[in-house]
Amino acid sequence: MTTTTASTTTDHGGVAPVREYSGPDIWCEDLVRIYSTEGVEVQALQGLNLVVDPGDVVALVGASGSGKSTLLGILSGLDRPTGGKARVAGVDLLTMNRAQRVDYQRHVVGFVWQQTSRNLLPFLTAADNVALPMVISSRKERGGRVAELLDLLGVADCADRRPAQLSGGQQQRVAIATALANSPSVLLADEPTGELDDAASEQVLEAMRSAAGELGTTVLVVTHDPTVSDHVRRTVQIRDGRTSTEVLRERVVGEDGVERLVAREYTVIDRAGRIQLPQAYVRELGLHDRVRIEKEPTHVQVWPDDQEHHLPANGGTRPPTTDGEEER
Ligand SMILES: Nc1ncnc2c1ncn2[C@@H]1O[C@H](COP(=O)(O)OP(=O)(O)OP(=O)(O)O)[C@@H](O)[C@H]1O
Repeated sequence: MTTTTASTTTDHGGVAPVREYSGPDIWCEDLVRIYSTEGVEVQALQGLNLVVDPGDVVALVGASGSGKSTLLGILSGLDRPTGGKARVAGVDLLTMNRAQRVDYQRHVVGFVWQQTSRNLLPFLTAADNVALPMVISSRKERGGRVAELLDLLGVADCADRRPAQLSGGQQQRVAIATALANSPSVLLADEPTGELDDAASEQVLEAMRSAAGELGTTVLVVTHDPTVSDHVRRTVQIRDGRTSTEVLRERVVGEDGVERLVAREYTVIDRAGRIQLPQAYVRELGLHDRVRIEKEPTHVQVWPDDQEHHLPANGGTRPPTTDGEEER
């Protein structure tokens, strides 16, 4: 197992994780998690695939019960998958022993929870909360790092206050600083703005994005908050325990020389070639039971089963019937 315990100084002066492995920071393949309670089985993850590259900031969205928290529980090392493969920063989550798990949670991943009270110790000041993970890891030169992180999250003026003396947004920003204290490769956040109003959510998300960018930390944030999407390059939708669609945002300069933010939606395709069509398309086109597909030079068309009345507007060929013969 490879762990990340070293660190390096960034331009900003902050300490960034040193990656002693190559490849993605989060890698899940066919991940399955089945809960069994009183003889009833719930398949919370049903063959989930996810790859997140180092330094990427990704929002994970999805309906209640779709499996978001289950995935985060596994990635944080608190829970074990029933099947499949999962690696974070090169660490195999399925083969970790107890000691390795403790090391993993101290150095490889940092977490921020929704409940502000769960993230910070109430009797310590903000500065002491941020210092605590470094004390536990016997890390030296803590003072400078604490000040740097609080500054990076925009809460330097809160250093000497206890959590009860901070607003909810300030508490979450101190919580992010605490989660980043030991220079984890990956920051996991479960609904970090769930208890905040819009303005505070905005500030927390922006602070998290910029701090992670400065430090080179990979971020996976689970959220119901639609404004989160404005702060991340990539949004992954999870449906029925699988990643289904993704939205990628990038800045593109148009022919008029004006820079625009372009969002493109993608559907995830797994190794077996399976895709999940967006529910709105399925509904609107009345797709059910089976569909016909037709390969074009650059793309694939999907047709409802009954195509008699829906020949392509461009006069293209009718898709083949299921036995491969052209209809006359
Ligand atoms: N400990 C558990 N025991 C049994 N079933 C569970 C357990 N934890 C989660 N589940 C079930 O697994 C499925 C996925 O739950 P999960 O909490 O991961 O969803 P979620 O997307 O995070 O939902 P929410 O947005 O409401 O937090 C649900 O059907 C849930 O009822």
